[in-house]
This record gives sequence, C-alpha cells and structure tokens, in this order.
Amino acid sequence: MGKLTVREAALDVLLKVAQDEAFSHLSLNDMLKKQRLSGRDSRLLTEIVYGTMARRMTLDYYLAPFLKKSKKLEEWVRLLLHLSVYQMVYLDRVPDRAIIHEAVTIAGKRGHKGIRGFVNGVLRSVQRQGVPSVQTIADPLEKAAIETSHPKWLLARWVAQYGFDTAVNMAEANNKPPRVTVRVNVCKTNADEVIASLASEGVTAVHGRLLPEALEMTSGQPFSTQSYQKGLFTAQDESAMLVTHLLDIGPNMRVLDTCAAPGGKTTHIAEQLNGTGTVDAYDLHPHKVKLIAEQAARLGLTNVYPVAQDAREVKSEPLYDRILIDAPCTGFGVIRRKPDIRFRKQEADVKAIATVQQEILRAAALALAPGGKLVYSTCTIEQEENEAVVAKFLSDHPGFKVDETMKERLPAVLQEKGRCTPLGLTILPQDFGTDGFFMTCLTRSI
Ligand SMILES: C[S@@+](CC[C@H](N)C(=O)[O-])C[C@H]1O[C@@H](n2cnc3c(N)ncnc32)[C@H](O)[C@@H]1O
Repeated sequence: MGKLTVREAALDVLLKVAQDEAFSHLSLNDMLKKQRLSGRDSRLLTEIVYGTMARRMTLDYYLAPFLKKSKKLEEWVRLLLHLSVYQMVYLDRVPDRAIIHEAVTIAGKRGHKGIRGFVNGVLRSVQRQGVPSVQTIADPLEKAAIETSHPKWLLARWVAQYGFDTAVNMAEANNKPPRVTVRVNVCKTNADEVIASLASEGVTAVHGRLLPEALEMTSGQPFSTQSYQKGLFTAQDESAMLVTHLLDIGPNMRVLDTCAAPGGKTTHIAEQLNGTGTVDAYDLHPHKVKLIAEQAARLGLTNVYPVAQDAREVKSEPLYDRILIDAPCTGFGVIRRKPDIRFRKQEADVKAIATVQQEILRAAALALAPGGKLVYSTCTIEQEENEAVVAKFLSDHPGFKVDETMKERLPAVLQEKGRCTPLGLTILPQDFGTDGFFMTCLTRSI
C-alpha cells in the first residue's frame, strides 16, 4: 500500500469495517502503523474514523434529502459521503470547500466520472442548503435515537432500565472520545516515576480520577515508548482497574481468572500479589491465551499461568481463594472505544450472551474455597447480563451471598455517588468519564 491521504486512509478503514466486519480498533491501529502518520494526522484519522462510525444514523438522516431513495449507493460512495459530511458538521477546523475538493478527488480516483460529479453535487447541495434539523422528528425516542445515532431498540432498552434522561445522557457520552488511561505496574515503580519517565519520552500524563495506580494521558503516544516496553504500565480503563480491587487480593493467594485474555485484569491481580501466590488465567481461545503470556512477560510477572480452557468446564478442584469472572458480554459499556458495536449487535444477542454468563458463573463458582471471594464483572450496562445473572445464581446457590464488605474497597467518590444496588455496582460512561461496567463480589460460606 502506498502513502494515502488522511481521508483516503479513513475511507479504507471504514470500508474494511463495513465489508469484512473487521474490528474497528484493530483496523484503525493497522492503518496507523502502516501509514506512519504524524501525531496530528493520526489524531485526525482516528477522529474521522470513529466519528463517522459513531454518527452513522445521524449522517444517514442528514444526507437523506440529497439522495434518491430508489438509488442504492455503492458502499464506498456512501462512506465517502458520510465521512465528508461528518467533517462538515462536526469538525470546525477544516473549511467545507477543502473537504469537498478532497472527496471529489477520491471519487475521481476510485470511480468513473459520473460518480465524481455525483459526490460533488451532493456535497455542494449540503454546503448550500445545510443539513435537516432533527427538531422536526415528533417521537422523542426516535428523535433521540437519530440525534445520538443509536438504534431505537437499544435506546428503548436503556430507557426501560434507567429512564429517558439517563439513557440519552449515556448515548451522548458514547459519542465522546475515550480517555487514554494506564495502570502503573506497582511491582516496578510508582505513578510519579512513570509520569517523569513518560515526560522524558515526550508523553504527558496526569494522575487518574479514581485510583492511585491510574494515569491519564494528555498528549503523545504512550504505547510506543521505552517506558511501555520496560513494563512500567499497562493500558487499562479505571473502571476495569476497580474490578481487581473488589477481589481483595492478599499475599500468597491462589487466584483463578476465568475469562482472562488479553490479560488486563490477570496482570493487575499478579501485580497485587507482588511476586507471591498464583494466577491461573483461562481463556477459551488459544490465540488469545498467548496475549496473556506476552503481557505477563513484558511486565516481569512470574506468577501467571495462562491456559486455553472453557470456563464452563472448570474443574471444581483445586479450590481457589479468589475467582474473577470478567465475563464475555455485549460490551455496551465501551461503545466509545468500539463505536460500531451498537450497530453490530442485535437484541437477541443480549439473551444469548446472558445464557453463557450464567453457565460460566455456575461452573466456576464451584472452584471457590469456602470463605473465598468471587468477583463477577462485565463491560456492559445491560441488567439482563448483570443483576439478573447474579440474582438467578444466588437464588440457585444458597451457599453464596453478596459480600457486605465490598463497598469498603471502592474509592470514596464511588461509595458516595456510585450506582450501588444490593446486587452490585453499575458505572455508566457519563458518571466519571470511565467505561461503563458492572461488578459485584460474592462470598461462599459452605
Ligand atoms: C471481557 S473479555 C476479558 C477481558 C480480560 N479479563 C481483561 O481484563 O483483559 C472476555 C473474554 O472471555 C473469553 N471467553 C468467552 N467465552 C469464554 C468461555 N466459555 N471460557 C473462557 N473464556 C471465554 C473471550 O475470549 C474474552 O477474551
């Protein structure tokens, strides 16, 4: 692949995601690596790709008056119009005429003359007439769905669970760029040393919002630094870091992480064990198990044992002091990081994955020692995958209950303002700017 302009690269990534069902973050990272763009261009490419994907429904609505309903557009033409209108509406720093000029040039390179003229005509009309207002949509749910670009069924589910305003706030938060946060490897260093080490490599960082081992990046590329290679930190959101705190890790414990890849929480547990104890790290997919081993090696952790293993078939011996089930889920708490998942998942997926979650919890819980603690977490805010899974498990297993001391292990701000119910803690993406998550801790008495 030769050198592409930022918009050509954006179109290629969007096309790959749309046609090959490729993962958005992997395709984008691939392109960023191949094209070796400057920091400024990398940021622009990321913004155009994520923004265009996230705003798909709104962009369809904006473009509808300028397109003939009967004419089916080729996918690349649709995406070129989308990414151009995205820039015209949401990015102030590029003048419309430059956006249109580049779109027409790309259309000319990829299509015949007619397509070039078509793209030019549509975009000039948008520039002249402006996009239609969503205020004319009478149904409030439909209006919010178009305005925030979330499928109506998904928004309706959130309205039923959290109320209209909270659901819409969540949808709006999902369209904001995610914070880049990392977890300091406390076995090797501390937060201030990592800030200084990154600064010497041109990356600026500040302390996180919730936890002392968290740092937020404010500029630069932390994962291309020597500090990263040396294992001083790991990419992780602060909500995800909280999960390990709920486990209440102590020295020499035997820990099982049932759904461990790529190893974010496994390595956090191992760091808290500080060279003692063991973490058995299971994952269903052998290729992902490799990633756990790589992360443990980079961080210098020698107490991690990755295994390809279906968590639904965990053997009940040996008994563990701590078990983490960071279950596979719909991922609706991390839409900011994977904007396309809102369009990929269907309502039936929620029920299907909740069944898998039940199976994993039922099987793995039997490997917990009496007096031990089990944390169940997901990066989704769907109650069917969270509270409902836990409630069903507890009603079938009288030897388990929610750990009453769980709240004490949360930072003060979450103890005061967190969405805690008797079944666990839910964090919505708008609450603290961290990922949407659910987590709870269960104890076993018999
Ligand atoms: C939410 S991700 C885990 C993220 C990981 N805990 C971390 O912090 O980096 C869920 C993982 O569960 C794995 N998985 C899905 N079904 C599984 C099963 N039946 N048994 C074990 N792992 C499973 C997936 O491959 C995926 O890596």
